[in-house]
Amino acid sequence: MISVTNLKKQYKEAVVLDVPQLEIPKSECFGLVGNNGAGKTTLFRIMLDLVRATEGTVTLEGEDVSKSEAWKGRTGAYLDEHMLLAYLTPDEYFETLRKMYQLSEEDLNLHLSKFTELFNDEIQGKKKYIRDLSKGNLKKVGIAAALMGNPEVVYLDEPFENLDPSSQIRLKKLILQEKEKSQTTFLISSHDLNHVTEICDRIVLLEKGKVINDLRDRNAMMAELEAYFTG
Ligand SMILES: Nc1ncnc2c1ncn2[C@@H]1O[C@H](COP(=O)(O)OP(=O)(O)OP(=O)(O)O)[C@@H](O)[C@H]1O
Repeated sequence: MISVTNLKKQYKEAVVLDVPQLEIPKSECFGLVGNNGAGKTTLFRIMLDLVRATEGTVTLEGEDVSKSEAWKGRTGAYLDEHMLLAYLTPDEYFETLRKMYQLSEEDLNLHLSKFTELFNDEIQGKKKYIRDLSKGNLKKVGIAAALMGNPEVVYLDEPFENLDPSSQIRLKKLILQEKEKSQTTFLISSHDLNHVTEICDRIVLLEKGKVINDLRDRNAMMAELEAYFTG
């Protein structure tokens, strides 16, 4: 379970995040939506201790993420390409992570085999550096890396952005399979209301740093979000 308590982030006078309480149970697929600048990435960055909160805490199974390191071994994330090693090829990158996570070659191959469809023969076995990949292919490498080592919790920021329609459909299938098979907790921010409502059990709507809706009824989610974004 992830718990957010009295969380605030302020840049000078501007409060960009103000979340008194948010609980994300284990194995939930949690969607986060909101207009540009609503605070989605800031929330994920604080949850991953990439940015320090001005006030408040985020805990994972009771562990304060800003005060301990153990949670990192159980967490995967892909927020943007800064998380990749651009001077490596995808194969070299996956091999580096394999060693870091102490996986066997067989484990790595088994993991990557889940991405065969998504990779569409453009990622592995090529001599292209990560820095030269298209935006969509960068995202595929990042997502495959985030899911390596069977993390309990996975954060994905805009996972569908820059993916072609076939890849978007394949990614949705993959996330649902992982959730089903491994009970992974997914936290997904997205501007794509169709995708996010299709795969998420719950959707939180952020506006100017505040949670203004917490939608759990899958049948009503889309209509509520459409009404909000149509404004
Ligand atoms: N380092 C920073 N210094 C000042 N303001 C910042 C900084 N980082 C983020 N912000 C501000 O915090 C607010 C929330 O930004 P954030 O990137 O979290 O929004 P978002 O919901 O992810 O937006 P988008 O949908 O455009 O990606 C914005 O007003 C942004 O300008």
